[in-house]
Amino acid sequence: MGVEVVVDGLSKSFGAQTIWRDVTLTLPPGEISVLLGPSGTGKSVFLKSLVGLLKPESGRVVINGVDICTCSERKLYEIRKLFGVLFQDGALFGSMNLYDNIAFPLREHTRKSEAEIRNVVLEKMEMVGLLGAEEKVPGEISGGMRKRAGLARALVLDPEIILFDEPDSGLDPVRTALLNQLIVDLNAQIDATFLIVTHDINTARTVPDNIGMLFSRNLVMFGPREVLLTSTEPVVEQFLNGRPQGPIGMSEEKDAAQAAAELAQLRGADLGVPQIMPQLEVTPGLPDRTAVGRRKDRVLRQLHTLAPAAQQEILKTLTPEELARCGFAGPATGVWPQRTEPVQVRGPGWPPAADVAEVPQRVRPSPRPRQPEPAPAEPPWHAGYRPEPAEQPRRRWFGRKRGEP
Ligand SMILES: Nc1ncnc2c1ncn2[C@@H]1O[C@H](COP(=O)(O)OP(=O)(O)OP(=O)(O)O)[C@@H](O)[C@H]1O
Repeated sequence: MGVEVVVDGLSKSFGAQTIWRDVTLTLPPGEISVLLGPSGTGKSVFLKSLVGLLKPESGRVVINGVDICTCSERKLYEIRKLFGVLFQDGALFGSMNLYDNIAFPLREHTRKSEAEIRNVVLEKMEMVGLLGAEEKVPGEISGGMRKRAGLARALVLDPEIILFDEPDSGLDPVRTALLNQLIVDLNAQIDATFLIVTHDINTARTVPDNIGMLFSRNLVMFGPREVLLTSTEPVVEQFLNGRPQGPIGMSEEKDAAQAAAELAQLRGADLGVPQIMPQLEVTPGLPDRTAVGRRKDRVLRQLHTLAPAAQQEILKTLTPEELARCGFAGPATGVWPQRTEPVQVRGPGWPPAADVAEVPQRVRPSPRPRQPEPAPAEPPWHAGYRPEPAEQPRRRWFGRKRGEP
């Protein structure tokens, strides 16, 4: 299984330019997470900080109990071996054929014989669908093939964490969809922790288990996909819908008054109900993603801390048996799902105890909050949400309390 990556209070500047500050999130082991953000918000800087190529001024990145921001060079070298990185252009050596490109890390970092290297290289080339292209050089293959070759090279040292820097850049929509399927299939096969930086909304909507977003030098949100895909946080909503209206402008932030006027206008328009697209499933014949089960347990433990819309979407992914174990009935009389008894997400028996750490829900107020808006009956979760203790009465998002008329 992949390893957990804990990022705690991380801040990075270049001289007087703050890139981001106080970024806190946990990449759960074996899960796929996506990091979004407008251009220049420091996504690549974040990836480089995770592998120790850049040194943040403050905060920690803890992997296998080692804080890579403060550890020795020797420890850092060891931790780096856990990583595979797919760079934007594949970062292949133009003068080498694909076989030698993919064999390169094995020849550099291991003492394997050429026969062993051949087995590994061909295995990884098969995983990414490149068998037969060993003799080709990067200049004579398509961008999609170059990405897959870069991915095969990232896999040869059996990484436990894989970072993808805009894997879809420069690819057409079909090749992007094929690469996305490959990423999900790979995750099922190797169960490593994946972090993907992308601008592609379709990728963000269909591939990850978790989504984070950087904007205005802050991590705006990080959490389960259902949370961000149903979020009404203006920055997140604007980005995930690819709308010009909202706080994100051409050179990062818009004038506050302009953003507020645009959002007010939008509220009057009929935009329809945003639908959550189903997450990509593994290609039939391959093993299931074991991260899916772990994630379900983890997210159910957090369920009561999430926004109502996100809760609804998560409950829709449960089987009738899982719903019943959580105290919900399946589709019945129009309102779905219906609570039959108080949710026991932290109660005995369900979800089963797991050794998976919770993903902290660090949520910041928007730099350009939507305003003015009538006070909702329930405060929106993103505006200062604090998890309530499990024993307190729960909010009633799913209908009446048992016994009530
Ligand atoms: N080594 C460096 N020295 C100084 N400034 C840097 C360095 N690396 C990155 N930056 C600056 O950090 C900021 C964020 O860059 P970064 O490439 O991480 O953004 P990004 O979100 O990945 O952008 P894009 O989506 O366009 O790839 C930019 O202003 C960039 O100029």
